[in-house]
Amino acid sequence: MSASSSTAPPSQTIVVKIGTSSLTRDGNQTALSVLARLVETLSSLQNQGHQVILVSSGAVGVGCARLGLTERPKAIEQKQAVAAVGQGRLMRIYDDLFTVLEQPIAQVLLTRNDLMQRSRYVNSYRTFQQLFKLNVIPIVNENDTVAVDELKFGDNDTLSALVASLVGADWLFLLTDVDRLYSADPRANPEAEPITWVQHLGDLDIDVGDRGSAWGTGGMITKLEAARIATSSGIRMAITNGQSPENILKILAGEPLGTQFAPQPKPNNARKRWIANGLAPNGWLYLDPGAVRAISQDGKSLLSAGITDIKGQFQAQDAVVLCDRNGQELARGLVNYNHYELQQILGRRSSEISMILGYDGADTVVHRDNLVLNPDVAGLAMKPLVGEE
Ligand SMILES: Nc1ncnc2c1ncn2[C@@H]1O[C@H](COP(=O)(O)OP(=O)(O)O)[C@@H](O)[C@H]1O
Ligand SMILES: N[C@@H](CCC(=O)OP(=O)(O)O)C(=O)O
Repeated sequence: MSASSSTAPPSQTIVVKIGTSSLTRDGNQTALSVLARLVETLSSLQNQGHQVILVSSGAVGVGCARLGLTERPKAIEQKQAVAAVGQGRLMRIYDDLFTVLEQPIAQVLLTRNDLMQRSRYVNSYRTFQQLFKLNVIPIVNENDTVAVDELKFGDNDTLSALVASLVGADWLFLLTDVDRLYSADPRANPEAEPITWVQHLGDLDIDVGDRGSAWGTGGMITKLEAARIATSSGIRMAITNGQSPENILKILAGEPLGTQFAPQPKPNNARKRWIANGLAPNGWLYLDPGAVRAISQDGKSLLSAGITDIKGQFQAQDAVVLCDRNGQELARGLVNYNHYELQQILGRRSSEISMILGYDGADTVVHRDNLVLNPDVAGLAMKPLVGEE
């Protein structure tokens, strides 16, 4: 090979999320050596020319340590107050460690609303791009202190996948307190089988229990939801042990460590990724087989004639989920009618709409430009659809 044909890997965008269970020991002592190795790993990725984002939990855990609380608070206002104590201390630890390596960092605190509103979403995207240009590593957390229940990500696994989708990342790494995904919770079931590669989320048949460790939020359920968001945005994902952050470098070099998830074909533009993942759906539209075929095979828009039922309360331009008759999720999109209007025109031809409503409306209920097909229909079905019997 000639000297000019470089074998250096091209610059990639890499999002790394670390959970409370890896950042703290017994929930309240900061795991300094883990943090130091994480900081070294991320700085070395940055020095190799990659664009790096860290999504770090730990505000509540570090806040508890500072206040001498031995249990994670349950009441929302207590959690918000404790997070306000912990977030500053967490950033101080990161800044001290990154400063040793002369790596500048930034704090980015987000709420769900920031990614739901298109203008804020685009602004967040621009801020990340500027930070990359300045060679800064952004450190992201949920803005716990202000997030109200209905506008919470709730867990940083989902947040990290949405951030990865926002910036069009190549990789999402979830660092946690187990070395990989198993067929069942390895703490409860020592016979659980390790899983190293997931080609299609829908093929997974595993037991994830209903919670994580005492200090974590969401356990494996939210990590699989993150995998759904990330892989459907064309991002490759890995779950690996937070005790060995340097495994990130080995995985990037091709070692089969942790559990790795294959990326699916990604929506071809950022706006479609926003429709698929940034928005929280307010409605569910149930389609007849003809409409299912039209949107999933023929690339057509959704017309009122193909809708058999609707659920939820939504306004025009809200995000809705398109399902088949069994509630299987097929696509997400922006709807052109509110739920009251749609209730009157469902099952009817487009040419009848103006007569029924008394005014001219759009010919389509969801235009194909505002519709994103689910690349792994079976995978999405893991998440129960709100509003379904
Ligand atoms: N099938 C499974 N495979 C691996 N871990 C599982 C599984 N089901 C549940 N878990 C639990 O998920 C926990 C990790 O989730 P969590 O505590 O929320 O971590 P983090 O703080 O890193 O987000 C593990 O400690 C493990 O007990
Ligand atoms: N925003 C919260 C983290 C919530 C969360 O998802 O925690 P974890 O399951 O430990 O990643 C905090 O900083 O404590």
